[in-house]
Amino acid sequence: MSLSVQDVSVRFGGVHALSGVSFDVATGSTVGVIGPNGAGKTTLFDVITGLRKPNGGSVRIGPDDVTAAGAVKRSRAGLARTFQRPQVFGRLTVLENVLTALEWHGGGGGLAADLLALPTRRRRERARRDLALEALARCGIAELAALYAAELPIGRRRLVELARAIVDAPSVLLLDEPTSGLDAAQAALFAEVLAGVEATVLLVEHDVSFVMDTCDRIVVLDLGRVIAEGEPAEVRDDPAVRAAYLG
Ligand SMILES: Nc1ncnc2c1ncn2[C@@H]1O[C@H](COP(=O)(O)OP(=O)(O)OP(=O)(O)O)[C@@H](O)[C@H]1O
Repeated sequence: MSLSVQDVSVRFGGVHALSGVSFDVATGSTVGVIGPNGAGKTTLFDVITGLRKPNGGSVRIGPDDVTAAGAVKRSRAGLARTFQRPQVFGRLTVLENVLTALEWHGGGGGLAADLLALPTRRRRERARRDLALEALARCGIAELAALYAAELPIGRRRLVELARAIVDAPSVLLLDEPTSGLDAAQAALFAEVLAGVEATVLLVEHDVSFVMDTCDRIVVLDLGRVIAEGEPAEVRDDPAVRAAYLG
């Protein structure tokens, strides 16, 4: 499913945090949003996740206009996200963390089945567990399934969060500063795992070289406007981008 941002504007009093921002993320592609401090990256992310209503413009997931939709509706439309500081449940195991993302599917059969542990429920439980284990395997952390998430270093916690985000096969995955707090080796491992993710991906990131290496296309924001968009090499050689970064 594609993600489309059309003419989005956000004002904070007199500050134009975003002005007429438009771009598309084609189905299955990975797009990175970069820009200097204050460019509007966080505000854009908040608009796409539904934390902030824009003053104008729209956000679409495939054919669905989700501009006015809350987080639950967006998630039903196939949107999943990760956070700048990985949000994992420290007192749950890695496997349990991923299972929580499938809770809303329910065990099947309702309360009576819960009480009686009917075969359908057991079958569904097994299916959910298999899905969770498969997501862990795709993130290269299957061997950590039984560990408590609190015991893990940040690079691993981020992979647990990624597994939770992809377990329900989202059509659009949003990553908020995925390399934040990671060292070079952890970031490289994350990039490797991300390359195997099938969803349409939009990531907002400070680390320009990570974005250059992992994204098919890059959107550059400066002072709330898109100043460049294109493939990594085009963007890298763009004089406006150099000027924005060099100030
Ligand atoms: N809640 C707010 N109230 C007032 N102004 C805000 C608010 N949030 C953001 N801004 C302003 O909007 C502009 C864009 O900020 P935003 O945080 O989206 O940029 P950013 O690219 O994420 O920056 P950074 O890289 O520093 O995180 C900035 O001028 C910022 O000061």
